[in-house]
Amino acid sequence: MLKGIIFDLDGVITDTAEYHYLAWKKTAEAIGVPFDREFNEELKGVSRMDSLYKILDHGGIRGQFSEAQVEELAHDKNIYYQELIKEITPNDLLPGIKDFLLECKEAGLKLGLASASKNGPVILDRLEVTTLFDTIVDPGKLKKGKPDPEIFVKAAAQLQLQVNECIGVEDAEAGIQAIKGANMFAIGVGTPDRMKLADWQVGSTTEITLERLREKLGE
Ligand SMILES: O=P(O)(O)OC[C@H]1O[C@@H](O)[C@H](O)[C@@H](O)[C@@H]1O
Ligand SMILES: [Mg+2]
Repeated sequence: MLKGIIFDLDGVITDTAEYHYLAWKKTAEAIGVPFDREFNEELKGVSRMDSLYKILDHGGIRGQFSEAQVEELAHDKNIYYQELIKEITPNDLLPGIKDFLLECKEAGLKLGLASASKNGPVILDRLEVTTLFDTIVDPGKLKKGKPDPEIFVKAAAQLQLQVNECIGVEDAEAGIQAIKGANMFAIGVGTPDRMKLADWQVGSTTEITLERLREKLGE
C-alpha cells in the first residue's frame, strides 16, 4: 500500500534542470568542450563531480586537468548555478506540483526528497515548500550516486517505510533506473523515449494527481 512519495528536485519540483544545463554549458565551452541538450541528458541526476568528469571525458581532455583544477571547475560551475537560482520564488514551482504535494500531505502520505543536489535545501526554502517534506536525503553522505538506488532506499528508510510502500518521481533516466533499482514504482516526467523505464510516463507535472496515481497502482 502506498505510504510515501519520494521526489527528485531538479526537473520535477522546479525547472532548475534548465539552470544546471546553462551553467554546465558555460563551464564546458570555457574549456573547449562542445555541449548540447542531447549530451546534457546524460548529466541529469548525476552529482556535480561525476558530471564534470563526464564532460572532460566527452571532450577527451580528462588527463589535462589536475585534481585541483577539476575542483576549481566544479566550484566555478556552482557559482554560475547559484547566480541563476538566486531569484527563485514560489512562482518557479512546476505547474501542479504544489497541489500534488498538498494533496499527498492531506491524504497522510509521507514525503521525501531524493536529490543529488547540494543546493536542494536552499531551493526548497526559496520555493517555500520545505515544511511539506518529512525528510531530505543528504547527498553528501551517499556512497553512490544515481543510477544506484541508494538515495531512494535511504529516503524510504528515513521515512521509516519499506521500499514497497514508496514510489519515486524523476525526470532523469539515471533517476528512473535508481527508483526501479530500489524496487519502487516510478513516475517519469519527460518524453516517452527518455522515460521508457518508468511505470507511468507523464509529459508534464500537471498530469500527476493522487487519484491517477492510485489508479495506476491499482489501489
Ligand atoms: O551541483 P549540485 O547543486 O550539488 O547538483 C548536483 C546534481 O543534482 C541533480 O539533481 C541534477 O539533476 C544534476 O544536474 C546536478 O549536477
Ligand atoms: Mg532531476
